[in-house]
Amino acid sequence: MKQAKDYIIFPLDFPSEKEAREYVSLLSGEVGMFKVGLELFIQSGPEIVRHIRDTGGAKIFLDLKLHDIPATVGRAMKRVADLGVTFATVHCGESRNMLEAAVEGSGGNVGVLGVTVLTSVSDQDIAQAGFRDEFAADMSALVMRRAAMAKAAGCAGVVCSGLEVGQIRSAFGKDFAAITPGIRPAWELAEDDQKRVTTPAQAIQNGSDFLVIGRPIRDAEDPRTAARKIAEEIGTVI
Ligand SMILES: O=c1ccn([C@@H]2O[C@H](COP(=O)(O)O)[C@@H](O)[C@H]2O)c(=O)[nH]1
Repeated sequence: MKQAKDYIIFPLDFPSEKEAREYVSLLSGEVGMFKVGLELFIQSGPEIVRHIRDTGGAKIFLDLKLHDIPATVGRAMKRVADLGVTFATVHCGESRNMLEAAVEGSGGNVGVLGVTVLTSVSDQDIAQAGFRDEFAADMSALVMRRAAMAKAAGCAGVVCSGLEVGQIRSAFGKDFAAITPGIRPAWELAEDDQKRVTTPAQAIQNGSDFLVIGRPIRDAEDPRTAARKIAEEIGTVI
């Protein structure tokens, strides 16, 4: 049965493999999955993925947010599939073909997640980027359009904010995963680059399957205690 801690994905946003390994060993019993993103993958490459996989068998989310022509994305996803990760990301972008190529490249061995609209993007950013009409007035319309594209392409789910996850859940059902970054506990509401944020409890109540929570844990005085406090909050709503 899924426990409260299993909802937490901790991003290993570190500049060195040494620090990443330290946090893997510190938080292995406190979170459900580790996320490897661009910073660490550029520094350490697939080695860190193998390390996490082989020490304690923790699940891995490889968050490289691929975005390229379909042939290139499909080929890259084949290499990702060799790494034995649970989830990997591709931007939904503008083309369903790219998402289909990612799913095909995964060979069914990786859950391909479409990134709808980054949680650091605000309504104002969308308007400034030239989106008009329904998208500029309502970010969730763009998130839903992209989620529908990901679903049609055969993706396992999407990355979206906790504010849109209820709509995703209603439209696509419980078998389409919704992973939500932009999580800020009420006790850690520092202003930063995240624009569409929810608390852990709000995101779970809205229907999130997993919460990506980085800085509130990483930068806490005691990261393990912070992770436990978040798991406790999740435990009150599951
Ligand atoms: O829309 C997105 C997609 C990915 N992320 C990633 O999640 C973490 C969030 O870290 P915090 O420190 O909790 O802000 C980070 O690795 C991002 O690359 C996202 O934030 N939003």
